[in-house]
Amino acid sequence: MSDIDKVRIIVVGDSGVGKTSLVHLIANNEALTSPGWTIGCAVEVKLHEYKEGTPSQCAYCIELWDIGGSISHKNTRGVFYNPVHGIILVYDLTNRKSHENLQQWIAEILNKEGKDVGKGGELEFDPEQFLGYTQIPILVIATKADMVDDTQKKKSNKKILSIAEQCGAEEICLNCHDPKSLAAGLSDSVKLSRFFDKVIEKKFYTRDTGGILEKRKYTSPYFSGFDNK
Ligand SMILES: Nc1nc2c(ncn2[C@@H]2O[C@H](COP(=O)(O)OP(=O)(O)OP(=O)(O)O)[C@@H](O)[C@H]2O)c(=O)[nH]1
Repeated sequence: MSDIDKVRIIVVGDSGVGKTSLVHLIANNEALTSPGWTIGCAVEVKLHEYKEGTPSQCAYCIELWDIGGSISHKNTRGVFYNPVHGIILVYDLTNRKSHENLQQWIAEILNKEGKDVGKGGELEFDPEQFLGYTQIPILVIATKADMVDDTQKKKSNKKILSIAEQCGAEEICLNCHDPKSLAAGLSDSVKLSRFFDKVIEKKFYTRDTGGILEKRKYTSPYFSGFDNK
C-alpha cells in the first residue's frame, strides 16, 4: 500500500466502550469476539474507494488509530494526536457517562499540552473553538446497540445528538458483534463511507474559484487542518 495516499483517523472514547471491536469490524468486515485491552495504541488499515461509482473514484488507505482509553495512559496519549485528519468519537449506549466524557476526549485532542484547564483540573471543551479552529471531520459512533431497547436508544439518541450536533457530526448506532451492522448499502455504512470521503477531501483536495474540487499538488504528511502544537 506504499504508493497509496493515506489519512490517519484516531478512534477515541472511554475504556471498554468498544473501540477495538469497532475498528476490527470496519477494517475486516468481521466481528472480534474477544478483544484485548489496548495499551497505548493499535493501528488497523482499510482500503477505501473515494467517491466510489463516480469518475473521481480513487483508492486511499485509511489508518484507524485505536487509542487505549485507560485513564492511566492519559498523559502519554498526546504522541498519537499529530497528525490527525479525522476523529471517530465512540461511546457505549449502556453507559451514559461514556457519552458525557466525549467532551473531555475532544478537549484532550485539542489541548494535548494541557492548556485551558478548568478549576477542577479538567480540560475545557469549547465546541466553537474546536469547529472553527480545527475543522477536523468528526463521526460519533454509539456501540452496544444490541444491549438496549428502542426506547433507550431514542433517549440516548437525544444525548448523542447534543455532542454530534455541537461538532457538526453525523452519528451511527451499531452492534460491533454483528458483521451485518456495516453491510454495504445500509445507511450507517453510507455515513461511514461519506465520513472517509470527507477526511480524504480535507487532506488532499481544494476547491477552485468555481467551487470545483481539485487535488492539491503537494500535501504535507502532517497537514491536518490545524497545527495541533
Ligand atoms: N454486546 C456488545 N458488546 C460489545 C460491543 N462492542 C464491544 N463490545 C464488548 O465490549 C468489551 C470492550 O470492548 P473493546 O473493543 O475491548 O473496548 P475498547 O474501547 O477498545 O477498550 P480499551 O482497549 O480498554 O480502550 C468487549 O467485551 C467487547 O466484546 C457491542 O456492540 N455489543
